[in-house]
Amino acid sequence: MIRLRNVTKRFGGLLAVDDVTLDVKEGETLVLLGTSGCGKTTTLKLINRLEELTAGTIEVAGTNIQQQKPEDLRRKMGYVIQGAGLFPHYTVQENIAVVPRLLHWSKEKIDKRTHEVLELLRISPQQYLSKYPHELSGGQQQRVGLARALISDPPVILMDEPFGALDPITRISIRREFKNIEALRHKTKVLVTHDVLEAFELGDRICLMDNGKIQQLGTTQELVFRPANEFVMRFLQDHLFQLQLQVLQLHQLRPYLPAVSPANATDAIVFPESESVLEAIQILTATGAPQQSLTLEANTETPPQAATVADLMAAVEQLTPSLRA
Ligand SMILES: Nc1ncnc2c1ncn2[C@@H]1O[C@H](COP(=O)(O)OP(=O)(O)OP(=O)(O)O)[C@@H](O)[C@H]1O
Repeated sequence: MIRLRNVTKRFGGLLAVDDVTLDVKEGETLVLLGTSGCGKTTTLKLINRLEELTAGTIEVAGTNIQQQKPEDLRRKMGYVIQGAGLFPHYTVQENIAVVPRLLHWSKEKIDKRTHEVLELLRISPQQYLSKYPHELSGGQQQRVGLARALISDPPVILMDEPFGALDPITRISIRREFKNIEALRHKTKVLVTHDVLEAFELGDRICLMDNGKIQQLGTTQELVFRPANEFVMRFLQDHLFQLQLQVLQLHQLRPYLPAVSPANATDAIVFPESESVLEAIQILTATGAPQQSLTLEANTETPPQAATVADLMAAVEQLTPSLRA
């Protein structure tokens, strides 16, 4: 969907993006992760031509972006930035309608689509449409920013620290909501963050950068279990154990878990097999009963299986050597 080939950006003598080659696949979330100043934001802005390339090429949906007018290109891409970037003197309704007006939509079409998008994001249109940004909480502003990016239903969404201005608690809950928004699920998303846990929660693949260069580009499991170099190891080390549990899904532990005994099958919490191991452990731990077991739902080949927190941890230990190989 998006192809970057040998992309380079210089600001005077500074090489901000250094020979970056990557593909963003249709429907995936690619996270650009890295320390401050490593070139994440510049890479994102090159995609919608808020910055212009020094060298290299970028294609979006098969067309070289240099062959399109920046305004035309940007209309096909939602752009969500830290602090939502809402116009302070526009109401929520006016903020959301900026792009549709540029596209010369009729008033009826703008109203209909505004209501649809706000409902998708669980913002009450009656309550919020006439409010100004300063009358909203940070989380509400962020949702309005997302509504503005989604209104014209663009196939690509670019996000630069979209949750960066929120307090840690709101940030976690908005992130959860964000993952479950159906309207976003099939869009191609590029997200910039410096927050490791956020990157691994939201990304299908992660592009870890340093000094304008890609240090590793891979799935979350590849980065955690097969770091490409010292830099990647050092970058992840503070969170490594949590990340390992977060990127593993329950079905990967099947070979190491006991089958469920019919006597225990009724009172245990049933988990889907795509659930993250970390999430399962957190929920089990929250029950306060150390012996509480979960039931992992059956699939076509395997009967239901049972596990306590201790069983899950033992299974993770048995599984991980094969992931590192
Ligand atoms: N318009 C500009 N003019 C000159 N230098 C710039 C410009 N924009 C970015 N830079 C420099 O390019 C480098 C990369 O910046 P960029 O904003 O892409 O980093 P980043 O990884 O997104 O960092 P952060 O997380 O702090 O936003 C930095 O050294 C920055 O100072």
